[in-house]
Amino acid sequence: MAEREPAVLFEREPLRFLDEAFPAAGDAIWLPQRQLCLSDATASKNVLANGEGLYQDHSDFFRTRHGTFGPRPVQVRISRESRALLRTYLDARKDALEESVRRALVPGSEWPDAGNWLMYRHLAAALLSPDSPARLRQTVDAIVERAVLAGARERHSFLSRALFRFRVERELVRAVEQRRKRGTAEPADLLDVVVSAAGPEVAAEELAEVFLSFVFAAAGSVGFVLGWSVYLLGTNPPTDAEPAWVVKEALRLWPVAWLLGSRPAKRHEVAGVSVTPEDEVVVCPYAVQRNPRHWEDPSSFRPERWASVKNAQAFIPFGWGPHTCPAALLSMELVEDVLRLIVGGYRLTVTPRETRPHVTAALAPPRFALSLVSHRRDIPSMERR
Ligand code: HEM
Repeated sequence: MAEREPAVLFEREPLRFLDEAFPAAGDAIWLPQRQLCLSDATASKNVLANGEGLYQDHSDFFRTRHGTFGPRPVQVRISRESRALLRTYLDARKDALEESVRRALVPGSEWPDAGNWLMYRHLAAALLSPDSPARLRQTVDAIVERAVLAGARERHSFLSRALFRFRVERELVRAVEQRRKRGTAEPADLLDVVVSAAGPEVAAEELAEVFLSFVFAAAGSVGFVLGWSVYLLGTNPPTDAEPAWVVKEALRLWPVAWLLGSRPAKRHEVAGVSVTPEDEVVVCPYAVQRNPRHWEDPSSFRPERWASVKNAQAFIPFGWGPHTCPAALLSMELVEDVLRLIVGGYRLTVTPRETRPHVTAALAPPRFALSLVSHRRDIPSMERR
């Protein structure tokens, strides 16, 4: 058999490439385009913590087409205020979650899209308060449909995507300008959080992109974690594991944010390899969380392992250090609450439609259909008839 070209294999099947390359290579492997990819937990956390200032400050969340949105105190303010707003919002809507779940679980629902829509619809009024213009809310619905759902981008031509991007930017910039004019005492939604944190010198285009990061996080990241949790429950032997363990095990095996890149500020060594400012050092939560030096039986779905793991040292699905996701805890709790409602009420059957995950900037589960047989007489089953 001809030898495979690593660059080609990584681009075609990145996860398979990592699964095959790491056992032979140790803690670090070079990817195409001068990216050094890490699977060691300590080295990875050192990079993300950046305690010695060996890397340029980075944040995937605040990266926009215009560069990194900043300065850092504004990022920090947005992170804190967004977490506080979401916490208050979710607490106030705790009782509405059951209805959101029931609405999403139509018979034979198609996933992971159903999980994205469930999370998006439950969080939509935190992204944009209900008194926002209908047209703006429809634009954000269209963003989820055309840019967040797994495989969404491939369903549209290059030209159609470019036109859509143009329309979205125009609509969001107009919304930012309107909010600026109106002014906000207390943020009513995440758009207010973004607009009120930055001064008038910051371009509306940049604020629009930061707001988009919230749409991707709420509908995409949270929805995919739910999708993975349901998929893993439905494709493994039945388990009595706590929903919290299932969510953590899903995040361990399939971290939605699977590559976190940092640019070295100067030449130094990481995991025994010399890197320069021309390289990129990429922390790979997927590889760290499947590293057999850190985890027993790392590729198996074993949610019960979390009964005894108290402070996992090699668990970084929300990053590490100063840029750790501010919504980590509340996102996990939200997915747990949804799972509890699904598993508590129904026996679930997953019918896979595909065998491979969707690997882009986010890691999404393969498509599957979900059938639910009710445990209770008063709740109808959700099977396709
Ligand atoms: C399960 C869902 C989520 C996952 C897996 C996730 C993952 C991450 C990761 C890995 C980072 C660090 C990125 C880096 O180091 O460059 C991050 C940062 C961030 N996330 Fe999340 N996230 C999720 C949900 C959310 C939600 C719902 C929000 C909305 C409040 C949010 C807001 C942020 C913000 C503001 C940052 C930037 C923090 C900073 O740079 O200081 N995330 N997220």
